[in-house]
Amino acid sequence: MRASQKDFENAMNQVKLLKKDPGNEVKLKLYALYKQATEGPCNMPKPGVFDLINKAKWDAWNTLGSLPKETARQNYVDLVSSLSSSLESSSQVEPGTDRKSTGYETLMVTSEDGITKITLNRPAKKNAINIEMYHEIMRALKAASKDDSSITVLTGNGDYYSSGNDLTNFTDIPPGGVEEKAKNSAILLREFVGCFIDFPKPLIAMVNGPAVGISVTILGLFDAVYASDRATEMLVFGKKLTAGEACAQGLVTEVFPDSTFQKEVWTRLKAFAKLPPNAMRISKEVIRNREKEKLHAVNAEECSVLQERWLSDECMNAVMNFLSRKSNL
Ligand SMILES: CCCC/C=C/CC(=O)SCCNC(=O)CCNC(=O)[C@H](O)C(C)(C)COP(=O)(O)OP(=O)(O)OC[C@H]1O[C@@H](n2cnc3c(N)ncnc32)[C@H](O)[C@@H]1OP(=O)(O)O
Repeated sequence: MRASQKDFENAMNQVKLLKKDPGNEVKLKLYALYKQATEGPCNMPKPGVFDLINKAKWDAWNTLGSLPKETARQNYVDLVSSLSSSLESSSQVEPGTDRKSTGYETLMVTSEDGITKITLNRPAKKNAINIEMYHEIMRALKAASKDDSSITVLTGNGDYYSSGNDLTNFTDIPPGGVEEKAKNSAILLREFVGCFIDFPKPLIAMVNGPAVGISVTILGLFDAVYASDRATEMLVFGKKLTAGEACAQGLVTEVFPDSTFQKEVWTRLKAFAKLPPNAMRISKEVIRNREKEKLHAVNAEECSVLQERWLSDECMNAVMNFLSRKSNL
């Protein structure tokens, strides 16, 4: 969902309430996004070289080129949201305690010690990904790509990492019927996977429990995948794979006993977050750029195949079986 004018105004007010100075670099970004969102592309004459402050502001605004006003508004709101989570309550939070961002219904997003943590937060539904969660994950990833954290972590709240696509997504049929539903789902999935392909910073999955479907298939797009030995993963043929087996297949980087999983992984993450952020980002760019085009092409092809498969009897029966299983008991 795009940020509304009201969201934008709220974000402007939030900036005034920040308790800690976010630093010049971030202030310039905010200034530039504000100007772009309200006035459009920079067409002011460039200030002279000795007018340092105005030149820095002009440069920041001018760098945004022809970025549409709506996108600038959204980026401004996302940036303020990430700042609020990392700075707003710094005086009230005990050291070591996560600072939580607001504005998400299905996620918890925190930012601390150079690490943005995105937690899937529908534990009663085993963190099944409903339509709102797809959109919120994309929004959180976009915000994380621009915030001042060095690395981003995705994990799940509760006993599951994620049970994959929320199967009730398939029951909300639009006026255009199941064909339109399948088409919209393919567009959403393509955009969703695209966000993982394009994510510019080191992205780490903390697979805290079982993972199913889409939550497994995107693991290959992470830079590291740490799994608790409680994590079983269902792949093709409905076969369950243990975290150890997934590690042997190269899908998981390292497996930890569940009893020490959090402690051991966070020790590693904190060490990663101290590495030079620009070097990490550039390394990822160099590695990923060579395969990005191919990944997007494969993503497009898979989504088009899925669009057809979702209309098959096999798929519809599987969804109906799951949704009606309680009444079968
Ligand atoms: C739009 C883009 C589409 C992209 C497509 C992606 C492909 C996929 O991801 S396919 C994978 C879909 N996922 C599944 O098939 C898993 C379905 N769930 C299960 O098999 C089981 O729930 C479980 C093995 C994950 C857990 O079983 P358990 O007995 O321990 O718990 P439950 O009582 O079944 O679950 C608790 C609660 O959560 C609801 N729930 C769990 N998973 C889903 C889900 N994927 N979709 C919707 N709802 C889910 C379950 O119905 C229960 O809810 P209630 O307590 O309200 O009954």
